[in-house]
Amino acid sequence: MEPIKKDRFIGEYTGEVIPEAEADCRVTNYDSSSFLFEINSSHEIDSTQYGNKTRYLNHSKAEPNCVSKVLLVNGIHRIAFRALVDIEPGEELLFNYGDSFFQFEAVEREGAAERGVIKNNLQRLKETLTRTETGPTGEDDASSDGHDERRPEMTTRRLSKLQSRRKRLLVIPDSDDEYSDDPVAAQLQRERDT
Ligand SMILES: C[S@@+](CC[C@H](N)C(=O)[O-])C[C@H]1O[C@@H](n2cnc3c(N)ncnc32)[C@H](O)[C@@H]1O
Repeated sequence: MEPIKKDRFIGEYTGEVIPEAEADCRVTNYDSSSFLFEINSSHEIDSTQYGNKTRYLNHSKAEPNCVSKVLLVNGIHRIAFRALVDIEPGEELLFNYGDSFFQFEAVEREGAAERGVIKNNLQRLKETLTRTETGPTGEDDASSDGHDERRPEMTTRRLSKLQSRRKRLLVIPDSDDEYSDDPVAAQLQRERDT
């Protein structure tokens, strides 16, 4: 084991790249753990059967030490993890799944509050779901959360869809952005070329 320096590339989230409809179908058969990671509005990466160690990265909102980033590399969306801080050998790698991930889990499971989900967040989510049930869902309103990391966020459109679905890892990148000059994208490209 070796330390990881801040900003260093950690790895790529790999797995089966499947269309959203297939993900919708699979997710109903999966148990509580979700290894689906949305890469754009039409496809997801499923690392349930095929993947690498990045599938074991757990969630932390308060103290993530790495971050996921959806990169457009030569026209293909790929997910890279990068260190947010210096990481010592033996430290658990944690990234922020996004608020919606565990909120949806909470909606599905009784007793979610006991697992640490804040009750008023749950209430807000339920209200949002009720609104999307009764009204038009509108267009995808994905936007940057103001952070440079461009951590994808749940969209209104996804909320309505997720009423019949289980949780996913982060969703909807800013798909028009090209990151080919990003050092992490360059690293991914080098890995693909070798
Ligand atoms: C991508 S998997 C992460 C690896 C998983 N913990 C495992 O051992 O296979 C995502 C699942 O891990 C669990 N998980 C991740 N972070 C968690 C956390 N902070 N608290 C509780 N469960 C968590 C949830 O069950 C979630 O669906």
